[in-house]
Amino acid sequence: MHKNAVLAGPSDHAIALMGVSKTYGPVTALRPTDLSLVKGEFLTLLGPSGSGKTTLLNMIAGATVPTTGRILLEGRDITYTPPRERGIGMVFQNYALMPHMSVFDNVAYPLRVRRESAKTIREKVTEALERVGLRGFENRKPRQLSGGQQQRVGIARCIVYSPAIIMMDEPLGALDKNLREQMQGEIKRLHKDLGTTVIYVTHDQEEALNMSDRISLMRMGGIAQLGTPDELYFRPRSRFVAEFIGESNLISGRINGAGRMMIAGGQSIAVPGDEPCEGSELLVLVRPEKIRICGIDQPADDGNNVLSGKVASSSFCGGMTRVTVETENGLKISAKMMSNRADSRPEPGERLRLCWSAVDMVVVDPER
Ligand SMILES: Nc1ncnc2c1ncn2[C@@H]1O[C@H](COP(=O)(O)OP(=O)(O)OP(=O)(O)O)[C@@H](O)[C@H]1O
Repeated sequence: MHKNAVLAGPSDHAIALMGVSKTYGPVTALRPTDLSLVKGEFLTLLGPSGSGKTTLLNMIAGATVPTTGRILLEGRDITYTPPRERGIGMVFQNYALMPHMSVFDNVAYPLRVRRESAKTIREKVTEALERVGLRGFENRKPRQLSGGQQQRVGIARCIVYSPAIIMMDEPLGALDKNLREQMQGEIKRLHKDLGTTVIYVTHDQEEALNMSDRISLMRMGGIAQLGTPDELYFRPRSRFVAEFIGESNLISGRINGAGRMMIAGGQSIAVPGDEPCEGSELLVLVRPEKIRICGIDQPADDGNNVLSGKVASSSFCGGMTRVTVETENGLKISAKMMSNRADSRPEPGERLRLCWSAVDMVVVDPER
């Protein structure tokens, strides 16, 4: 949790949604949802297209009226409060800057709407531009700025009036990878300095893992799992979460009398947890980086699960190489290893053994 986050009673939540839902005729955009953020928290809404992220964001912003439920902002019911009176700042993917206005006037706009004095406007705009590293750009027009600079103006225009909550809807979606990563760092630093509560929407799981205190992973109009990046990555509850976040090997099987899981081709592996019930069907996850690759003649290391097979593919990804091994029974399992030079990387067709420990596996729900 971010150091600025304050854990307190329900009325001290920055925002609390209670049973909030949205339907459009027969379409359910969001099922009844409870969600609360503590002050200073950075929460990311992550999920595939159509999972309900924008609907949720728009209801908090006031652009969409919920079908059921209540929304509290610092304990105050804002379910039907007009957007302007909510004190929530928005940053959009397309920047939404006014093209004919200078950088200064774009950033000053929310203060002018609030009828602040000329002196206050000058001071606050200067401070906001300073925070986003754009002092000296006051007189430029948006078209004279790069994409990253335009988004900094969008952020400055949002932070200039110190909103209680900042919502960012795919703010880095239009930027290339390097700039995206740089801006992620800048937004994180800004969040740390300002201590404002942030709700961030992205499709990008790496961005969500890197930036968030907690992630709400959305699926089909509901929350599939809400937790810290570590919880979602290392303890996914379901097949959907395991597959959406990171790379995964999912292995299914049935528990035998010795408490081991029988998998394809009559082989058995040790599973996590205490004495799973004989006969129960399980789906387990093991992340590729938890699997070690050993030569076929090498003694197995400390892993208590060992499967052998042939290399089906080997992809060099720079620092890491992904090796997919197919066992005799057609099970495909990927391992990630630190890269070696080309002449000592595993080659397709080579026989290898994969070893991993039962404690690195997680039982997941196959249905959700
Ligand atoms: N005005 C509307 N009328 C009917 N259905 C809608 C309306 N707005 C959204 N929906 C439906 O609600 C569901 C959730 O949409 P939403 O825009 O919240 O998804 P999203 O997760 O933000 O998707 P994306 O990542 O593509 O923006 C979708 O099935 C969508 O088609």
